[in-house]
Amino acid sequence: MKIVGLHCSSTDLHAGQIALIKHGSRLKNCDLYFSRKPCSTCLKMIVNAGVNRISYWPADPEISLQNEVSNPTSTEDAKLDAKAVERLKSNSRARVCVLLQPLVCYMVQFIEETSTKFDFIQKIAKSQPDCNTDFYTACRQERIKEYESLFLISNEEMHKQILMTMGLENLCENPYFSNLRQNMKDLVLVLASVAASVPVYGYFGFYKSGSQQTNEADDQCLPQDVARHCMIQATLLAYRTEDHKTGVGAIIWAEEKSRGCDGTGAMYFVGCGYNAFPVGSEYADFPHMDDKQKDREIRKFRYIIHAEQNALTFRCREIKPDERSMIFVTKCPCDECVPLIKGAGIKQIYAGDVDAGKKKADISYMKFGELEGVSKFTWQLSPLHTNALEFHDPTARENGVQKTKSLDDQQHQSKKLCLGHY
Ligand SMILES: Nc1ccn([C@H]2C[C@H](O)[C@@H](COP(=O)(O)OP(=O)(O)OP(=O)(O)O)O2)c(=O)n1
Repeated sequence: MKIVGLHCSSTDLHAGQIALIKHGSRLKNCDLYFSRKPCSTCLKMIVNAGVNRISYWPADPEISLQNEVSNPTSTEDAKLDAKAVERLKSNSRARVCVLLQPLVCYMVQFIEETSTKFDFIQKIAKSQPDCNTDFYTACRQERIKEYESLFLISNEEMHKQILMTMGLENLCENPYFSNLRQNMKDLVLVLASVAASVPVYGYFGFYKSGSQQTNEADDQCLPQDVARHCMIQATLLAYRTEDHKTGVGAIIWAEEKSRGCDGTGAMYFVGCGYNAFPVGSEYADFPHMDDKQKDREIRKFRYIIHAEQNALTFRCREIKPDERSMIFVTKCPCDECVPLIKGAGIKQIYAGDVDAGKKKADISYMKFGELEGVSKFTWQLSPLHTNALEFHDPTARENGVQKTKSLDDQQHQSKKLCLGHY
């Protein structure tokens, strides 16, 4: 499986339309994942492109349908659209479905336990000797609240009504209804726990590391919320690792010269990966031991493909020399990967640096510090605030500068559904 794009709706277009514009008939046989059931305008084009499966989150109907829920006598158009969606669904070879399999039972606990091991939490904990990782629990609670209000519908009756408008009557009866809600809650919990591992905390963020010279444009750090968002994507990937001990995720994005039609602005997805044994290998094909094992022959290091290596290998777009491309890695790039990242023409690295400068028997992290020609942004306390540990309202700032919302953002925001108040 390979991810070929990540898109979101813009002021003019729905996410499905953007996916079509960006990939055209390359969408053939692809699986598409939507945060809400697509409308007929998107669906007809996607079906026409020959996609394999369309999965959607069962809580967020189209805006027109949502109006219908609160005002059943409303628009004829909404009803027509819902019918058209059903017709397109039944007449196409693509499966249109709610994809929400139950998570394996230890998943939530596993993620909670391992999230604190990522560099981002470790770095904060180390910077404040009296502080334990309890701040992680607080950050996680905050994310849970935020994500619950974004993705869940607290009122069961309202949820049932929404499911009915979406044509999912069969999920309104118990035990299907309560199972569905439980599965949705579990997934939200997992997402919140992962997101909290790159926390909004004080003045911690991604800031330039070292005094290396690169060109001015490449030295510009992304806004902190964007950088954190991309790192959370990388962290999600890290949980897919095949290395029992250390999961690492990497994701590559690039920026076009001008703003595109995508809700991601000029940013576009290039590739992603996590550390794993070569594609196609079976569980016991390769050794899994680490440096502590005396016999070097049975250690994992010569076999495992690093997160960055997989992201580079399975990228779906070229890395263009005249564009600002950036890789987000949950751990410091090692000596094997640093020359690969530079050689591929990537302009910026966002990473943790807890292991930077470490030399182990089979893997070392010595080259990252000396790397020239690629801008490095590592997770640290803002240099502007190193001496002043102020922890009030960090979200209102990016790179220490007060953030203002663009008009476009405000308009787009008002287009988004907010079901949290139900
Ligand atoms: N930027 C990086 C760094 C590492 N890895 C992967 C390769 C190995 O699967 C694992 C190695 O991680 P560690 O250096 O932490 O080694 P250990 O897993 O042995 O842990 P430690 O030595 O910290 O006990 O991470 C990766 O994909 N990308």
